[in-house]
Amino acid sequence: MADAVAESVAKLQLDEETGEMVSKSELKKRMQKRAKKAAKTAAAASSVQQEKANKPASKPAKVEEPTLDPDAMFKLGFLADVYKLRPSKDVVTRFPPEPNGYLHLGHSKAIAINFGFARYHGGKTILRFDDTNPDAEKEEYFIAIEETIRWLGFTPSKITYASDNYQRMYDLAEKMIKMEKAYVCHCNEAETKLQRGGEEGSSPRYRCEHANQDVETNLKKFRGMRDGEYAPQTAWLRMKQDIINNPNPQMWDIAAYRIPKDQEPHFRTGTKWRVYPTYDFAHCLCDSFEGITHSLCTTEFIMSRESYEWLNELLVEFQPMQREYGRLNLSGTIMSKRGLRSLIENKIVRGWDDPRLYTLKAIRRRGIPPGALLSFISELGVTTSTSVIDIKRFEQSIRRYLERTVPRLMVVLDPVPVVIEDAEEQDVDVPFSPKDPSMGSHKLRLTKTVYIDRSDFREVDSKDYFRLAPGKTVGLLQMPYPIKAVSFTKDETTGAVQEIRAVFDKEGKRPKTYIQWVPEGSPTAEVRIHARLFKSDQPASVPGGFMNDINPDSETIWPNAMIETGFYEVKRRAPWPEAEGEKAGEVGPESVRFQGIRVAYFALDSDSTEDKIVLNRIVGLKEDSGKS
Ligand SMILES: Nc1ncnc2c1ncn2[C@@H]1O[C@H](COP(=O)(O)OP(=O)(O)OP(=O)(O)O)[C@@H](O)[C@H]1O
Ligand SMILES: NC(=O)CC[C@H](N)C(=O)O
Repeated sequence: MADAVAESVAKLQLDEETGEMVSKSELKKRMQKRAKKAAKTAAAASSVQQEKANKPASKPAKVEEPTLDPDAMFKLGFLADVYKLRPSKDVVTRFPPEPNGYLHLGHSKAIAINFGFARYHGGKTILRFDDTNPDAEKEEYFIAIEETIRWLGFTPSKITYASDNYQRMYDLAEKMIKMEKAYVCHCNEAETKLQRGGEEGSSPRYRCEHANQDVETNLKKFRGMRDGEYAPQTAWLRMKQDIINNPNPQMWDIAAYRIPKDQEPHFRTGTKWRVYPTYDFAHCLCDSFEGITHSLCTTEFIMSRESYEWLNELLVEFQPMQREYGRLNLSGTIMSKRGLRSLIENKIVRGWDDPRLYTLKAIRRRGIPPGALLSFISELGVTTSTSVIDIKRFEQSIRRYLERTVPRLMVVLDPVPVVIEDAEEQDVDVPFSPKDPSMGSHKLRLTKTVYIDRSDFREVDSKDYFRLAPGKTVGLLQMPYPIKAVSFTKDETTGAVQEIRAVFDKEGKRPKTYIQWVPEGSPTAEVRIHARLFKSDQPASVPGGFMNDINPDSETIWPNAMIETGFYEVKRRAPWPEAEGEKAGEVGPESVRFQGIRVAYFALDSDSTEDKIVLNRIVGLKEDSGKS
């Protein structure tokens, strides 16, 4: 019997509009009815509109989307063209984060591009920490960044630090001075701005008198900077480029070395250095030292390409090639480090890994599989345009991935007991997936008392309602027969339904709807359902800033949810799905993922303990209406 039950249940489909599990024919009927209704509404409008309205309504409920070739972005388009420009046999790329905060969703694109490009061409990728600003860098960020890259399934061929090269870079700076291509300047910000054409950029550009200092003076001053003879920000080394004639501001005698304001000890070099190279000086040189063939970065560095090439040609032999791709931004949230920090400090969220944020730590804790993230990036493709993606599109992509890869279980958020008076207890074997037998199965005990969700029962029936109500029949997933409610009791003080009594409806017609349930004795869980943290699509543009745009209902907690014991088998067999970055032994609680039938996709939260299950909703089964 269990097989027959499983088979019939396997055929049930989710009605995305009502959240009900119904048979294929029932779903078809409903779709047709809705199509007719939509057509009628459209008919009331103009005939042109009618034609449009008919089309989407008559489409089937679900369209199977083709799986994308994960290497597509390297085979065609921008990245294929970049390779053609320099078809090296030994590709070497680098991912160069500043260790001044946690990585966010945008960085997963940079990681996928840099590591993926090298992997596709049989090369290697270096993880280089761009640690040239000790005032902002912390050890915890170095550790978290490396962990995130490994979680995404990539292995750096080497881990390097810009700071490994401080001496070498310092020596090259002296060489530059000797070549009369750098000078120590004492101008402040306002003076420098004037030299660069003033506020509007419209007055003639000029060089300050420091540019005329001789080599000896510059060397003496630069060594003085190194030896602490100058207070922070009173002297800086400038490249002698082409401030007068070159229209590119990156060539207007930009900074090569500076004395940082706070003089914080460096995480790796301590107090050894008082002067630090700028990004513009360090990045291109480190790329050359490490033999980077393709230095891939985002389009805000397009102008920097000229100074990158100018400096490398001047000072070093090996010439890497820089090319720029479009950033990935997400609308409806914020990703800037300062913004995230203020959300945490103001206790709007629990921390950097709060599942409502889009740091990669948070995305991980929320349960989004690394493979889903990479497949999302791959779907977007890579061009030179910035992609501003809506959260809904992101979630849709994650949902599609989970649909294919995680097991199914029954979860009840707000349980209410139903006593099935004529039930006999027995065990059935239930498959984890209706489509993929390789996911295996688990035992489910059919008990006399079961728990269903409070929202699946109505005290008063109505014609357009298909779940449980007095005298009404509903299917319980996996149960041999549908049940019919016969009576119910209510709590005298709260008025809430306390217990429902039912009997098997063995003679009646096949029920229109099936609902989920859990057996008596099932473990309880705290379920956290998160909705968007911000109300608008552009929180940063809201008058007064994003703090005025916080959605007060971004978290709903169901403290007494129940889950069937198959959960323990799902937990034992995690990660779901099995993926490179989550190999056994390296898995966290978030790799325990499943679909709560009719409810949502869930993952185990890191607040869970041996005695307490805490679940996060990864994404809903259908598009979020915006409500929690
Ligand atoms: N939104 C994004 N989309 C794609 N790539 C990004 C994005 N943000 C950063 N990157 C890339 O990731 C790499 C490492 O980034 P790094 O931490 O230095 O960036 P950042 O620009 O300081 O990031 P943040 O947005 O946190 O300020 C760089 O090559 C950078 O261009
Ligand atoms: N060239 C790059 O990729 C830039 C990396 C650098 N850490 C930055 O964002 O400032």
